[in-house]
Amino acid sequence: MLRTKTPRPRGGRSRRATAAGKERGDGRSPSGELSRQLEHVSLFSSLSDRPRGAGLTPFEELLEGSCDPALIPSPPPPLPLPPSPLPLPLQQQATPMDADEPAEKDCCILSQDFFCTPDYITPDAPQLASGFDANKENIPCPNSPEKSVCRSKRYRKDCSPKGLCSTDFLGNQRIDPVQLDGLNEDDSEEEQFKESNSHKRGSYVSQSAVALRCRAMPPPCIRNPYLNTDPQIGDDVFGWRQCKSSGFSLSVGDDDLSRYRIDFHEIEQIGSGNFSNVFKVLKRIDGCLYAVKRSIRQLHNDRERRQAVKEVQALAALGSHENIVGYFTSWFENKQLYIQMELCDRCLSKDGNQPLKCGEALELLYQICKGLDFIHERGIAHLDVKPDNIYVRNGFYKLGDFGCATLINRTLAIEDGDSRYMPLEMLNDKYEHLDKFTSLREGKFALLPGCPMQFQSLIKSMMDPDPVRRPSAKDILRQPIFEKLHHEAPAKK
Ligand SMILES: Nc1ncnc2c1ncn2[C@@H]1O[C@H](COP(=O)(O)OP(=O)(O)OP(=O)(O)O)[C@@H](O)[C@H]1O
Ligand SMILES: [Mg+2]
Repeated sequence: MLRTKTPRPRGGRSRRATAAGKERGDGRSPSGELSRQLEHVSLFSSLSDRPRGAGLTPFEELLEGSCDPALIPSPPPPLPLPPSPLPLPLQQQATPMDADEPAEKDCCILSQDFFCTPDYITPDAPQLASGFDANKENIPCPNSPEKSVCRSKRYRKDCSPKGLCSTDFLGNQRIDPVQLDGLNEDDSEEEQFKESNSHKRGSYVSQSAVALRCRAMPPPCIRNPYLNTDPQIGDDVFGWRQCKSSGFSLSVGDDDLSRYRIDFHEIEQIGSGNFSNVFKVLKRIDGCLYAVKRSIRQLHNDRERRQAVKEVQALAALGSHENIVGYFTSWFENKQLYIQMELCDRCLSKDGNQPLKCGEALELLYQICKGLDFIHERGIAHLDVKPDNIYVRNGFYKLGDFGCATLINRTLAIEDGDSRYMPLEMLNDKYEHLDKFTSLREGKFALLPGCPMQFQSLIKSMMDPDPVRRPSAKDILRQPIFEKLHHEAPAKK
């Protein structure tokens, strides 16, 4: 998800300003100043392309030493160059900006990006060209971005055709290979954009061109199926009609544009599931620890992305509850979904081999039922309750992993959760009781030593093969056994 920023109109150093620079400036207005600067810059390449003496302008003649300098308005001061952290070879590429240096044809083509203001081109990635090392917290302040003076979009000969400089941490923009095959109806807008560009520019298109285009055309909003959308918000806002792509494609995609790397310092991997790896991270801007969950597989088409994003839509629609893992934000990057969440201490399945004591088990059941009741009240069913998906933090048990969440009214597709914990009727595709606790389906379990019979029978009833008799989370919360837990009141209706 890109934070879009509307490009400034004329006068700002945006792409439009670059285009304006192609017009002849008179040197009196700011745009005239810029135009002259641009002419000054681009002259070298045009000079080197043209036969000598063929219709030179006075300015060109001045450079050639054959024109009266008095006829030429004094050149504007050179553009201030930011100090560049780039290693020598890249700085050398920047020398065409210096009129004292001989201009080499191959070094003269400056990317238009050079003329864009940093805040236009890199609001998400201020370190784009700063020689950024992902593993060190050496990122400059977002307000003081540094830009490379030369970012060629040309194919780099020193890259192997396959590698294509997958990530160039030296400051050059990445040049992405365009997938020419494998595009289909579902393929994203970004992929289609790349494809259309490939016809114009050979087989490669700059990532920043995609990013800029995406910023110029904000993505459509995505309707959250778990929420009742305000009827005042028209269908057109959600882009279903005019745009077959959902907008999920508008994502940063490379390490040099990595929101994950820029915003977070990864500390360690703390978990993994069938679909995701989870990392403990430090958020650079606020210094707090979070969990970031990243899908293992790349999600190549819109259908896969829509499916994956349902997890965050459910979390976002639910809002905050002490027994549900906190959700902060999410985005797509490199075709993977990232979810920033509250960091928990551990999950229940990693609680060591010590069986829970009876009081702890009661507390766990009570808290998870509170979380479940909260989500059921909002019309959502979790469908994957199991020890792996119950986390512990500061004495609170929290339900996480909403990857299988669906709507109780069955208007959304149902993805079965872990079959070890699914009730029999769901394995038989019967989904009438989605708000019932799904658990071990045999209904047989060993007695819990030291636990009151009341508790044992409650657990047994939760595993009743008949979903009608099986209690819901709300039913469980009403059980008198929980009154002994010193909770002020059972969960509110
Ligand atoms: N917020 C969190 N805080 C701490 N650990 C977490 C957090 N979220 C996930 N984990 C750890 O990462 C593991 C995998 O996370 P999660 O279950 O969300 O991934 P998944 O691929 O969707 O799993 P599944 O195979 O159950 O579908 C969890 O079992 C847990 O150990
Ligand atoms: Mg899980």
